[in-house]
Formats: sequence, C-alpha cells, structure tokens
Amino acid sequence: MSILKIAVQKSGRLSEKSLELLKECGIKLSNGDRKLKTAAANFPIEVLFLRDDDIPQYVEQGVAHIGILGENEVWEKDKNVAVIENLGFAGCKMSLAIPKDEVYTDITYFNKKKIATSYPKILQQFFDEQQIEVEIEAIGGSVEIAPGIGLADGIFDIVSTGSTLLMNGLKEVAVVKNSSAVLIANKNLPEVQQQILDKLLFRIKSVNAANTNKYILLNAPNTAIKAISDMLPGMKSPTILPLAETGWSSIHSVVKEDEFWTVIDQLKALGAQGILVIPIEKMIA
Ligand SMILES: Nc1ncnc2c1ncn2[C@@H]1O[C@H](COP(=O)(O)OP(=O)(O)OP(=O)(O)O)[C@@H](O)[C@H]1O
Ligand SMILES: O=P(O)(O)OC[C@H]1O[C@H](OP(=O)(O)OP(=O)(O)O)[C@H](O)[C@@H]1O
Ligand SMILES: [Mg+2]
Repeated sequence: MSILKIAVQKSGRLSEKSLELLKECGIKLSNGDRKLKTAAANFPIEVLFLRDDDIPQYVEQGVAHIGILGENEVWEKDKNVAVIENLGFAGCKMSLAIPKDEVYTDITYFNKKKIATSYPKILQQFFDEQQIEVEIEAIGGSVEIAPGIGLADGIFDIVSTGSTLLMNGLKEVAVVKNSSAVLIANKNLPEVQQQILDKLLFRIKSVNAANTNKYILLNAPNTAIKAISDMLPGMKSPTILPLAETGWSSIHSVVKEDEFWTVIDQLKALGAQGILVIPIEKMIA
C-alpha cells in the first residue's frame, strides 16, 4: 500500500504539538474522536495514536514507518531505528536530583547511592561511563516522590521548569542529557514510503525554518548598508530598496529568532530606524 504510517503519542506532552506540526505541513486529518488510527484527506499518510513508549518498537518492526517522540524514549528503548530530524519542541533536561538539604560535592556523591528513575538504561550507561557504582530503582512514574517516601536517595528524571523538583523538596545537581522531540524512521523503508517521507520531511524542514526565523524590515542611512548587509545576510542576500528620502534605504532580510535581540542593538548602533519584525509562514531555501 502506498501510504506512510506515522506513530504519534495518543495523549500527553507531545500529542498536541505533533498534530500541530502535521497541520502546519498542510496535512488535513479528520478529528475522529477516540479513533486510534486516522488517514489524511490530502496526503498519503495514516496516523496511529500510541503510547510514546511503544513507538520505537513499532517503528523498528515497521508496523509504523515513522514516529514522533522524545529523544529520551529513543535512547531508553534503544531500538534499531534512525533519528532523522530534530523537531525543536518538548525540549527538556534529563537530570539527577537529591533532597535540597543534602550537601552535593560532585558526581561521586552518587557512589553506592540508590536512584529512582523511569530511565534505567540511560542512567546505567551514564554511571558506567563515569565508573561509579549505583543502585537503580526502576519505577513507572511519580519519580520525584521516591526520596520523600524512603524509596531512594536521589532521582533521575525529566526536568523542564524545575517546579516538580521544588514542590517535592529536591534540587537538580547534574544534567545528564538534553532531549527534545525527534522524528524517527524504520531503517529499511520500502521505496514508496521513502518517497512520501522525503516529501513530508521537505515540508517539516520548511515549517521549522519558518518557526525559527523572522522577516526583518528596517530603514537605514545608505552609509550603513554594507555593515547591515553583513550582519543580516538573509537567505541569499538582503533586499535593498531606496526610500523617497534621499540618502536612506529600506533593508529586508531574515534573522534567526534566537539571535534577534543581539542583532537589534547592533542595528540601532548603526543608525537603523523603523525596525519591523514579522513572522514567516513557510521558509523554502
Ligand atoms: N516537563 C516537560 N517539559 C518538556 N518536555 C517534557 C516534559 N515532560 C516530558 N516531556 C517530553 O514529552 C514526552 C512525553 O511526556 P509524557 O509525560 O506525556 O509521557 P508519558 O507519560 O510517558 O506518556 P504515555 O502515556 O504516552 O506513555 C517525554 O518523553 C519527554 O520527551
Ligand atoms: O520541571 P517541570 O516543568 O516541573 O517538569 C518535569 C515533570 O514533567 C514530567 O512529568 P509530567 O508533568 O508530564 O507528568 P507524568 O510524570 O505523569 O508524565 C516529568 O516526568 C517531570 O515530573
Ligand atoms: Mg510513556
């Protein structure tokens, strides 16, 4: 069958963003309530709604051709799948934490300590590399409660804002890995599915580029055009249009969102005025 099957999380932290990404890629899905499988109306894709833990296994077996999940689950499940794109959402840390009143020295603090986690494989690998012996207590969830009920000395879990740690009287002492949502694929995709995936990937990259870049317009004295163009190279080169007022031009370009605030001060110092920053809908190089 010439359809690409994509596994996404049924409900949880990744579900909404995963479906939003497909929507931004122009893929129309019928919102069949509680259906665990749905086909798109305008793209040869079928979405399977699964527990995120099961996605690596299904993709390895080829039951789903591709899947969206946190890279943390990919590492933990350690299946034979290819990570093909970083999707840039659900960013989080995987950290070690201990009761807040404990004195932490360095990673050797954990020597012979008992650590509760839902990620025993990642944790064991980390401490093996450190050549530190620990006892790992694998639990399914609510990990942060473990030290408080005498189950473990410390924990290893996902941290984002840190508020769950705080609420449970814990402090983060070491970041082991940084994770975010990724697209994974079966390593032996049939030719037809590979072609559909290439089309989807092209759209995903355009959406992600648009989300991480902004369109910038500004007015500048002609004497500053060279310096500003060097700072804002854009996709090929900036557009420069003369203003009605002599000696001035309008410069249009693209700027990376995370560089924007650094660049803006430099632009102002070069005499730029009337700076407008506009979201980009799609970006195709
Ligand atoms: N606080 C957070 N901030 C950002 N990303 C997070 C956070 N917590 C989890 N994630 C990411 O979202 C993924 C899914 O988290 P969620 O809590 O929904 O998983 P789950 O409880 O294992 O769900 P499931 O029922 O599908 O097994 C995690 O594997 C991680 O990649
Ligand atoms: O640092 P924070 O912003 O507080 O986020 C961290 C918490 O988020 C996740 O749990 P989630 O809320 O998804 O609940 P779950 O354990 O039921 O999956 C994770 O397991 C942590 O407990
Ligand atoms: Mg899960």
